[in-house]
Amino acid sequence: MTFEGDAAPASKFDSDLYRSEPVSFVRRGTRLQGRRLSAWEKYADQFLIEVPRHIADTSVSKDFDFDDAAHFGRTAPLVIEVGSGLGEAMVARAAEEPERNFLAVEVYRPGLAQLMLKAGTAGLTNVRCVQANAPEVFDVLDDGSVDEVWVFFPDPWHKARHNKRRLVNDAFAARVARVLRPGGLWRLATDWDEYADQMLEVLTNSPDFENLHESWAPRFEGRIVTSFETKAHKAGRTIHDLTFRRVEA
Ligand SMILES: C[S@@+](CC[C@H](N)C(=O)[O-])C[C@H]1O[C@@H](n2cnc3c(N)ncnc32)[C@H](O)[C@@H]1O
Repeated sequence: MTFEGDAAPASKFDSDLYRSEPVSFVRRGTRLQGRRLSAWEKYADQFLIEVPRHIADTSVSKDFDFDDAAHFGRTAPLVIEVGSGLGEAMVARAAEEPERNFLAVEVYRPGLAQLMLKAGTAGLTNVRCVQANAPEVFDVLDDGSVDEVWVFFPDPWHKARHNKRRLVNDAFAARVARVLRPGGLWRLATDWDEYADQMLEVLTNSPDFENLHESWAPRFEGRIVTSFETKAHKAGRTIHDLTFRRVEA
């Protein structure tokens, strides 16, 4: 999986549609082939949560009632990973923590197919995924209904004119704050120094969060080395982790 930080939005359709709030992703290939196509056909009923759309195929209708007990078939602490990529981190952690529910939010269809293939092969029952724009998913979650949120290696949008497309900003922090239970954790990681600074600033300035560390967090042991991180290491980039806790309202 590659990401070109210089890439412009894939289509005028996307940028028109989300004019009021730029989306943090580019539309990449949605076609499934081979093992990923078979995985989708085999596992979508088990793992994929279908959501009603309002306009685009990555949107979520505002009146959708996300009922995690119904989707997972049980009530358990919920971990959400935004931009789960190929699902490496989520599947690994879900296997180690069967007592928690794990929801992957990702727009990249082949990535979700790969996640379902891994989760299905491992026989996991505590994983679900949704193909949708993360801020819109957060908007249909109940207040305080989430135990932990992960954002690992969000698209960097490193050109100044694209910075506004970054996922982690004040508006997204407010969304995370609303859905996280008091004491719940928001874990982040990035290989882009300047985005790391932005994350630290956004969360430090938010009255809803407190940093568990002086500034950068030690590497989260649940964050396994993904293929994406391996590329960052090869390119000589430093990885910054952050862990913030939702304070009592
Ligand atoms: C650079 S990749 C990192 C993937 C993975 N977290 C990892 O560490 O390997 C960022 C991912 O975030 C997804 N993404 C970006 N913005 C998103 C959004 N608003 N909603 C859902 N997924 C998003 C992209 O499709 C992409 O797969």
